Amino acid sequence: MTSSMPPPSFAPVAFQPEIESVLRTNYTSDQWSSIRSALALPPSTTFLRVNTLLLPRSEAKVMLQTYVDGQCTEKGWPSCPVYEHPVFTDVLYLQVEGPLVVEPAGNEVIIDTMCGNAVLRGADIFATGVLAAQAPMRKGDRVAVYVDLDGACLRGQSREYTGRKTFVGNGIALMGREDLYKGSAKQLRGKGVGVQMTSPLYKSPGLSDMFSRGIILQNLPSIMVGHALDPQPGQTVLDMCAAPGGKSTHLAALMKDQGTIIALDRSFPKIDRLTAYISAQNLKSVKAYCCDATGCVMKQAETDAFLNTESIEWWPTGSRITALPRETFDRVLLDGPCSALGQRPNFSPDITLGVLKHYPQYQRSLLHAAHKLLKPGGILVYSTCTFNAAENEHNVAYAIATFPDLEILPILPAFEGIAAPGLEGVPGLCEDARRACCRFEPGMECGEGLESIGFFFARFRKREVQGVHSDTVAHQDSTSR
Ligand SMILES: C[S@@+](CC[C@H](N)C(=O)[O-])C[C@H]1O[C@@H](n2cnc3c(N)ncnc32)[C@H](O)[C@@H]1O
Repeated sequence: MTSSMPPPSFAPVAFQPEIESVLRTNYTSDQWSSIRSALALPPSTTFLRVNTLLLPRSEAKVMLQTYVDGQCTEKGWPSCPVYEHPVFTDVLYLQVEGPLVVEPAGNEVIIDTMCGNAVLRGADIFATGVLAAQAPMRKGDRVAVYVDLDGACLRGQSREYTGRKTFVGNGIALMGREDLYKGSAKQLRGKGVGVQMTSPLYKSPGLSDMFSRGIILQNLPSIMVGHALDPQPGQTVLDMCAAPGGKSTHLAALMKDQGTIIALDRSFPKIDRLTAYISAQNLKSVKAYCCDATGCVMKQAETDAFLNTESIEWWPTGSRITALPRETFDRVLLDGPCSALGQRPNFSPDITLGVLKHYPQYQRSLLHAAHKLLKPGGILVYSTCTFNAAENEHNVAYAIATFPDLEILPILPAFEGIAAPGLEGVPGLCEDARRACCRFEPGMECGEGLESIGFFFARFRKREVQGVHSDTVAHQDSTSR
């Protein structure tokens, strides 16, 4: 390390022109350039959620501080304090410093952009993430780690990579080249951590080991979604798009593991992993099913037959199901598939215009199912991890216009000053509804001095009878402003 070098800088994220023209519509030039700059960097705060079923936050804080101190000593960093979030009683956080001045040391290791994103947030590199390792790389060597920005580096390449790349820090090889690759086809042989990051560009301790101790890495807006849904012990809750399970397990903790959480995902392998994740946390209330949530609604007669028993018999966890009973869920979470453009850092967004334009329609089909499954009086939270207005404010306006019994609920007082309101100028979104949206622009402060990913959510209630509740904003038709 040398102090004479200037700190490294990351170029603002560049989008294809046709994507940029869609995304920047609602922003001034300054806002758009600050979003692009923020997307190139990791958030400056790392948030962790405490599994309060397992331990109180005060105990988790002490345990985490001890672990972080150990990591700081190992890496030669000054101590990094762990803080309790002032509003959310299950949240701890630490501030991340960077980019630090680190000089590349040793032969190079090339990783892909996804792995690079994780390294900047404190991760080590699994063998599967090592795209190429300059020869000769032996176990114990110091290596300089670079991200292949164009996805053009050949797996297993042994010479220096001359394509576009960016340095993300130094590490120690825990495997040599011969442990990583085998044969002329350079098939991957190694398993487990391939490179341990010893001098990453960001002072961000690796915290994935804390999971087994009930301290879970989760971005603040994702944690706020659980609090926005406000599930109560004993309720019946639906998480329509649940894998990998960060929010389902949070809902279980908020419900003290009492009640039923039906967690769906369309992907069978993801349901397998989710089932393992739930049992690793010893949760009894979460039942995971493989199901396409777009059409998962029983007809009324089927619903009546299903519910007309003394106690509802859900299916064995892990099974494949096709439909759920109508108007049965006290709470519905729709944290569906989205363009994920709020994730940070994001070295090179590779989304196509076709895919970007497909999402809002797909999310609307999920909204239709959510509305049918929600009990009158029940609460729905709709969320995405993107800043794309078409998937956010436009879908909120769509929901308000399409479902006359669905009313958007105002922002919870505790969220004021943490979330920003929705974007202006969206047709069909009146001022009250815009203010009820919770938007997290990439790079914006979410509380004093805190920062997270780009995110969006809104809360709705299904009216029991037509009329306006005291704590809601007025329902509006699609022509109102
Ligand atoms: C943003 S992720 C959900 C993250 C999750 N809520 C959490 O907090 O861990 C979206 C998920 O939706 C799933 N998905 C996509 N289409 C779906 C559908 N039609 N029905 C159910 N799940 C779907 C994807 O497989 C993916 O796992």
